[in-house]
Amino acid sequence: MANVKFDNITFRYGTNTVLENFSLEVESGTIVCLVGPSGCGKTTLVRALLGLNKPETGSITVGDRVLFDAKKRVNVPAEKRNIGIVFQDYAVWPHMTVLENVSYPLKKQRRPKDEIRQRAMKALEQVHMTEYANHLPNQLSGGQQQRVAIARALVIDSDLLVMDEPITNLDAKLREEMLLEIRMIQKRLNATILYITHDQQSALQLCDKMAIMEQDGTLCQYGTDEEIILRPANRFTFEFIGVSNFLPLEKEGDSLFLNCGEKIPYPLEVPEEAANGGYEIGVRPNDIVFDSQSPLKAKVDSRVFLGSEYNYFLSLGQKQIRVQQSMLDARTTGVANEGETVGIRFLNTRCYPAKKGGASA
Ligand SMILES: Nc1ncnc2c1ncn2[C@@H]1O[C@H](COP(=O)(O)OP(=O)(O)OP(=O)(O)O)[C@@H](O)[C@H]1O
Repeated sequence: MANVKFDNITFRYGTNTVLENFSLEVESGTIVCLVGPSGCGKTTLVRALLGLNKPETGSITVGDRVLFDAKKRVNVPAEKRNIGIVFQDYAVWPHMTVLENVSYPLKKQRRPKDEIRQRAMKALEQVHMTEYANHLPNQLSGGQQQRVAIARALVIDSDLLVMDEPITNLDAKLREEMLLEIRMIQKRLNATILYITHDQQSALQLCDKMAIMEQDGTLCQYGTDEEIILRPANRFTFEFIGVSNFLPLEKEGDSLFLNCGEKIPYPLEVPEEAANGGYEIGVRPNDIVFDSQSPLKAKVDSRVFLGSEYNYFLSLGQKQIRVQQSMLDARTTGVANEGETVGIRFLNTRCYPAKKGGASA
């Protein structure tokens, strides 16, 4: 399959600028999740890729095919773009057999009967579903239905698969199953998949890389999930991906303190720019560890066992913070009990200028 390149795309609905000089390249044979809050412009970008809307500026190429180029006045019609789509509201049709479902796009193209059957069977083979060719969708598991939807997207020999929130309406177990299915098919076919979601958890499970869009339609970070979690480009990424605690950092005299309803001396070094306060300390729940030697003390409000970790709410002064403790840590340092006062230590802290209106936990 092919790589995808968006170059300097600008798109407006009337006076509402949704995308401005947006650029992104998806490497061939990878799954890239485009993640961002509702309304940031994900669907608008995908519609431009599919040829369903026309940007004002920029170009879109898939492999060596230019699908759109504003300057050169290239705009390949949607039906000729050769992009397979799996949408949330584009599920398999219940009244058609698996083979009929997969054959449908070719029937619409009025291909000869023999060719349709042969290509549909090949697409079913690619997703390991040939033996179900004559089944109806309600005789299949959710994961198998998803494979049929993917086969239907593959049957047109697509250069690229676009999946727009394909699993949003499903229950948690089925979602997990489908993400595995998608990953396995992608690996087997070395497919290029652009996967659109506002669910950062599925993005983390699925992708090779994530493209994080901010509310205003800008691309704020593009990288592997590890890069994004461990080295977030800015506060937006830090806050949007994963769970975070924020604590206001202020200065009085020569000392820095956390303003948590009461002034709690801050024991760690801070970057130079934060040395005068007016910042917030960001720390992930799994980067807070129990340490009886630490001068930072908090009270345990609640503890919940989640199967593979403990989840705590602690009061640090008047502020509630969240802490996650792995089973390994629980075995080595022991669990903390409700009502107990514990020492806590922050690892991997970040400092961001305080938001107007104060910090959030
Ligand atoms: N047909 C339209 N006419 C006018 N404005 C629109 C239209 N479609 C979307 N918008 C606006 O464009 C912006 C981007 O919308 P878009 O659907 O691309 O966001 P999204 O990131 O896909 O959101 P979601 O995750 O909720 O699907 C929003 O402000 C939206 O209100």
